[in-house]
Amino acid sequence: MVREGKLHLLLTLRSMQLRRSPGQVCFPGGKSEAIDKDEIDTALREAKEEVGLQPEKVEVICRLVPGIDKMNHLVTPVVGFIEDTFQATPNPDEVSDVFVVPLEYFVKPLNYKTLPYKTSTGYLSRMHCFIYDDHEHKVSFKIWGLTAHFAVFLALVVFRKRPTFEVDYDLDDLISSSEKNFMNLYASLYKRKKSNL
Ligand SMILES: CCCCCCCC(=O)SCCNC(=O)CCNC(=O)[C@H](O)C(C)(C)COP(=O)(O)OP(=O)(O)OC[C@H]1O[C@@H](n2cnc3c(N)ncnc32)[C@H](O)[C@@H]1OP(=O)(O)O
Repeated sequence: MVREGKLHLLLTLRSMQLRRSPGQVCFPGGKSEAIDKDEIDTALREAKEEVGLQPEKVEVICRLVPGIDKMNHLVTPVVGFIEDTFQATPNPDEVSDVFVVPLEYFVKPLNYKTLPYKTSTGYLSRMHCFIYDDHEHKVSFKIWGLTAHFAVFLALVVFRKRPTFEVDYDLDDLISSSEKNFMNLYASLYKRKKSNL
């Protein structure tokens, strides 16, 4: 959404009651169901369930290169515009808070660190970790892991400028290098699956 002339990302804080990743920050989303035509359908259905966003209020822009979560689920980000008048109605079973962060924060953060990330198959990568202080609501959010991975990639695609921290992409060839990273990660998981058969 555009707020005060700047692009912002809408994020959620997962409920502490959830079995997976309680209390972590993520985008509205979830597992696909048989009724979903594609990933866009899944994203819109989940956003409605989790934060009360009506699908017709979303202008879908694109899908991004998928990521893989720590349970080895394939996660496809769907990017869409929403109006800044949107008032979230969080489903308390799944979401304990909804907040927005300027997209630019994911290339020019005030509080950032990088952590090494090694998958169960030994694939080595880096994990971004941002602390975002929401001064208006006097609360801080830790945005890391897969969520941060997607937010950084989108910010790089949109702003096309060098971030203030290291990234695993060729900035002159962002899309190809992100596809290459994904394929390497995917291949490392697939190899292990095959050897376990
Ligand atoms: C290099 C990049 C670094 C990558 C680091 C990876 C490690 C980390 O992310 S560290 C943690 C920081 N936290 C995050 O970033 C949050 C990441 N998680 C998410 O975004 C969400 O959990 C997300 C989108 C994957 C799934 O959403 P969620 O709301 O959990 O989905 P939901 O529909 O409720 O899931 C229901 C079930 O389906 C499963 N499921 C969810 N997505 C999938 C999928 N794509 N395929 C198969 N199963 C799935 C869930 O595990 C859950 O299973 P169970 O009921 O057994 O617990």
